[in-house]
Amino acid sequence: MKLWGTWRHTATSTEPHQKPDDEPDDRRDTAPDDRSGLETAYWETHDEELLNAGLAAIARRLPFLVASALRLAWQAGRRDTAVALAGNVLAGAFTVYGFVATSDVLTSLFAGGPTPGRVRDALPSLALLAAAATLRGALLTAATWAQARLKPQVERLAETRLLDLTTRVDLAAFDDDDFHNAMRRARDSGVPDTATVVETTIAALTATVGVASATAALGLLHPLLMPLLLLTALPAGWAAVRAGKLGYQAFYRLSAARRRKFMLSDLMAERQPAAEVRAFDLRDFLLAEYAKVAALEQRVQLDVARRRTAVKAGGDLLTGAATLGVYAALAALLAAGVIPLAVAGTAVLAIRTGQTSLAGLVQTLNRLYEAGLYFGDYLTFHALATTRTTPTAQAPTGTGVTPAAPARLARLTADHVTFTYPGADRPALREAAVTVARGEVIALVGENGSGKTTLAKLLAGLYHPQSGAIRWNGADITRLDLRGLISVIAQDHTRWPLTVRENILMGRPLDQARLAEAATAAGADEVVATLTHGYDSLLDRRFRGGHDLSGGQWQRIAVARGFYRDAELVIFDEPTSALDARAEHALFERIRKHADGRAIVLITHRLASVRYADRIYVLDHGRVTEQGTHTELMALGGLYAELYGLQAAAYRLDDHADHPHG
Ligand SMILES: Nc1ncnc2c1ncn2[C@@H]1O[C@H](COP(=O)(O)OP(=O)(O)OP(=O)(O)O)[C@@H](O)[C@H]1O
Repeated sequence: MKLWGTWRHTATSTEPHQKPDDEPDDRRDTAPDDRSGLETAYWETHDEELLNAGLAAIARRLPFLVASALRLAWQAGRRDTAVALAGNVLAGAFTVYGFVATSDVLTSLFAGGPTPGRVRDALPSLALLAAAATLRGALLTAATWAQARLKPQVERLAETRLLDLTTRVDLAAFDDDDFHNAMRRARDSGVPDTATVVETTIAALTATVGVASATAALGLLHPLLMPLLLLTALPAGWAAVRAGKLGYQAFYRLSAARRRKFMLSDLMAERQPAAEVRAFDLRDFLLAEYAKVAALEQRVQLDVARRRTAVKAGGDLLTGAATLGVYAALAALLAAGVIPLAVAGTAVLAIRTGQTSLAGLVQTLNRLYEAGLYFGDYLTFHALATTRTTPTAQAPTGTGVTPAAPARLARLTADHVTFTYPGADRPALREAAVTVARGEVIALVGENGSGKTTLAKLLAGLYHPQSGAIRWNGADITRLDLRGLISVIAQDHTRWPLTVRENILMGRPLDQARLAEAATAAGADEVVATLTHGYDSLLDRRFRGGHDLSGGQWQRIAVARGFYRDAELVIFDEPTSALDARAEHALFERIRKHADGRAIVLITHRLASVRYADRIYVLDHGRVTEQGTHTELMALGGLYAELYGLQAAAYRLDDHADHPHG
């Protein structure tokens, strides 16, 4: 359920104001807030149902979280996990022994007879007490050292697993807001808190052992003292859990706002948008937008701080009262002669130790609970991302699914594919059918937004159709492992902040002859010749000695990247949009030659360049409305003929303007 005006009234409260289902939407336009009537921004909304369900589920999932954390720790470092756990537990055993020995010492000291004799009698117990304390100290040191070693190992494993998933999920996941929020939470807090969960799980076990030792010691002294000690833990425990929950709720509610804040801060601090920020004088606008999100974040955080302080104060007050009760009970037992003075003395020690351990336990449980909420996000993202990986992409990491190795491409077919982007209300492609055979060049043409890039991404297996299929020699590509067999030169190709060579190789092994061939085919060799360090030039101005290229130069590098891969299917999505006329002409020639032994899909608005394609498919509002050779389509007199005529006319007009008498 999306919320309406989530923080509209948050000057005093973070309680969400929910829009009743029957309330007309126009209330949005009349709401009196500091954004003067703007409707609630997307970054202010969140899924309240999910939040509450998540919290309840997480509270129940604490044992599961602990088990997951310990499993992760075990996988990250077996020896360190074992030493940390065993060291803490054994140290606890020595604590109990210490109490028993203390009681013996006190009993000897409080016994009748001359003092030197009493001290002599107490000596063996004192020696044992000292030995127990030394051993306990040694064990704790070993455990602490192991824990410290474990932390970076766990962090590394958690982050590696996260990045393994973010690079493996379906491309469509990146169009999904919920996925982004889940990923942001997992990256921001999930990963760092994974180590905290492991650390606090061990600390909680240690504190539990400490409390159990003190409780056991008290139980040995007198059974009544045991429940009294536990009573003092309740208020602090309640306060800790409540405070943790408040903090997490705020974090959850702010996850979309934080993403917007990071995005705005990048726009103001990164190099790429810096020119437009200045050219369009965007400074005030961006700062104002940033201020809105930052104000919301601050408001929510201050509110949480206030509520957490109140909860903690209440918890402290109740703990004080409970402690008073415990000492009163102890005094009553002593006065009634139920317990002797020596036992009462040890009991005071055990109560104090028990309380310290209890306070530690409550504190660690609180941290565990709180970190567990964020770690829960990490696990949730893990589960979510795993469901969003394609069968092909999942295969390498032990899912048991082994995709078939495909035969050499004879024919690639889009078999009546329909595709709707996540969250979109209408399909970007409807029943689209195209075919490209080895040795052929096909062209996809059509107006802006007609679905050409979407179809290309489906052909490359980057998106999967909701109906229909992409077939490689007749087999559905979702069952094939096509890695390395398809090359895509994307319209919005990435300007990788790497060297020229790395930009072209893209992780492939170096083959000098092929590199030179690919660079020449794309015209990138001319770009390299202008750079001082040639192929070793770093294409990132943010680092010393880094270069930047012009749009057309970048495009040549991107095209060379496509040529370098020995792919069977090559998709060029507007490869010449930034090229000058000479480079464009040369590139189309090379693309035609490159089709030898390969299948080529070419998307372009330069219709003069697709005249020689083996087949041209015309897309219109997601449908393939025309197909055929240039001559056939011109004869058809449809959309293609119209668009071609318009472009040709534009050139003729220019011709006339330039040469009125020519
Ligand atoms: N990631 C996305 N999420 C939602 N809708 C999208 C996404 N990408 C594209 N669209 C929509 O899908 C439709 C087809 O877009 P597509 O990029 O395939 O068009 P195109 O023919 O390549 O256009 P152009 O000639 O401008 O490059 C458009 O309506 C576009 O707005």
